[in-house]
Amino acid sequence: MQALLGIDIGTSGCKALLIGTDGAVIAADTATYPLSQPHPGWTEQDPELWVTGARKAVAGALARAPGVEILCIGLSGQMHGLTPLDAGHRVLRPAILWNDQRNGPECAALTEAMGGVEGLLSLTNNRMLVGYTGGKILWMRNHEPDLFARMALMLNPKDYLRLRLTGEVASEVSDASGTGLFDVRARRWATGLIELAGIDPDILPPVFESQVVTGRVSARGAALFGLPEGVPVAGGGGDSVIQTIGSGVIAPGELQTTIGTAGILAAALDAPQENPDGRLQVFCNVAPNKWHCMGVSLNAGGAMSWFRETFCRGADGAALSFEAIVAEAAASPPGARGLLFLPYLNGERCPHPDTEARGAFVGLTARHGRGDVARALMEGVVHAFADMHALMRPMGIDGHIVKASGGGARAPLWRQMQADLFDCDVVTTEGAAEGAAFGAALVAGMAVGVWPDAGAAAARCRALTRESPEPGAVRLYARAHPIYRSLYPLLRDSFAALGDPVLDH
Ligand SMILES: Nc1ncnc2c1ncn2[C@@H]1O[C@H](COP(=O)(O)OP(=O)(O)O)[C@@H](O)[C@H]1O
Ligand SMILES: O=C(CO)[C@@H](O)[C@H](O)COP(=O)(O)O
Repeated sequence: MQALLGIDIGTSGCKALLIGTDGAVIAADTATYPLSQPHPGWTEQDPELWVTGARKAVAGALARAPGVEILCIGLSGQMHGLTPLDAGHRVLRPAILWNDQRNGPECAALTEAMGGVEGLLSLTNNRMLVGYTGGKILWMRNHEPDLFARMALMLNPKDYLRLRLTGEVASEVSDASGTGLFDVRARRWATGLIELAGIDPDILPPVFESQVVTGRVSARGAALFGLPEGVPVAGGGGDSVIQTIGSGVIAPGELQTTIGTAGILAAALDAPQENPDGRLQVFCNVAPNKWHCMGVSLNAGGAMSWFRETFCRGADGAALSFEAIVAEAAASPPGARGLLFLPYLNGERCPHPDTEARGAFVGLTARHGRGDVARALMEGVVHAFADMHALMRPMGIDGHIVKASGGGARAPLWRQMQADLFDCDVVTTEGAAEGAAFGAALVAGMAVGVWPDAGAAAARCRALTRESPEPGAVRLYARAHPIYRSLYPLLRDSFAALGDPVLDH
């Protein structure tokens, strides 16, 4: 049987997914790996974890699909991560990830040097948000000058996997957008900005459109990953962009959400719409001549995982399953008995670009139990989606339907909350829980002509589940959401004050 392979280097693990030329899922597997936090606000991963994770996940998927002929491989991965390499392509330090908060001062200095946010928006249609790769490069220059002097190349996570798989140095337009150094309107490096920032353009990889074949599995890659030598590898895309096509969203009029480690609200654009103040991200889409708008909240599934590991252990010390926690949450009524959660556990990006923001449960009473707290946590993630949606609406970005993806889309309760807060149907498509890997497999199919264009590829996404709004919950959330939105402005200064090292050490 002929198949397309999507490999996604997620934050919590690597997913490998095989689909047929009809778009149906043949097999999938996941291999998890940890994230390290060597200092408060820092998040890092050893790129070798991605390679080991990909080896395991690919082997697992292939074992479930004996005899498949892989026509093409598509790559996806967590965006923005800085993987610095020396001239021999050796990794210089652990990768600095998308949710790392260390480079606020570098982003602020660059923004000032560019004449403020407007200056950056004019060059790239994005501001230099703390998560983006550009600020991480400048942090290395300021804080690790010896390593920085040896940096000959920087790659985002999926492009590091490409290097190990094919030996080729390449990126594509969606991940390049997430460096903050890319002219998203013209789909090429923003050379003026790169020069003004004092970054050597030679450390940046060549950039292709996402559906272009950038190389083939090398003999070394074949031995390492257990894949046939010579299979073409497509550009692919950053996870938060490629999972949009992976849910079948390629044209304006539909919204897409992802509950992975991060929480993403996204839409496809027909043009590089102006990005009013850069709190949203307007990036190149994986489809040629299409763009992508998204808001990214840093803690969605990540908040759920934190809650599970910290507060949900059984008598044997083992963490409860996500299903068990969601069942407890489902026993609490919508609104969690007047309890709200701000999910800013590791700072926030959108709609509040604030490295000092902190999480908060507001409205706790002695009546609340763990199920109420779990429900409030899940609702907080969805309130954050609606908060980002408020930034998109004035840009004319809206939808009559939400397509949900990511690990959190496995939970019917989390989908129902979205239906009730957005007051529209929420659909999941086949492969939604591995949406980025599915999108990568679709793009691989575009690369070798299985589908003539992105529209035909997106049409392969088949709806599996549908949740419709429940009027009582819609009314309740319509009352609760303005209270949620009022809390961050009230607490912002307190969050910053609590970061005082005398208090938090
Ligand atoms: N059955 C489930 N119910 C609720 N949440 C889940 C479930 N399974 C996974 N998750 C959530 O999904 C997250 C992982 O999603 P995933 O899309 O794999 O993330 P990433 O791409 O960041 O690695 C976990 O952090 C967890 O919170
Ligand atoms: O920062 C972003 C996108 O701008 C994140 O979405 C990362 O790309 C990580 O994604 P997940 O691992 O949570 O899927």
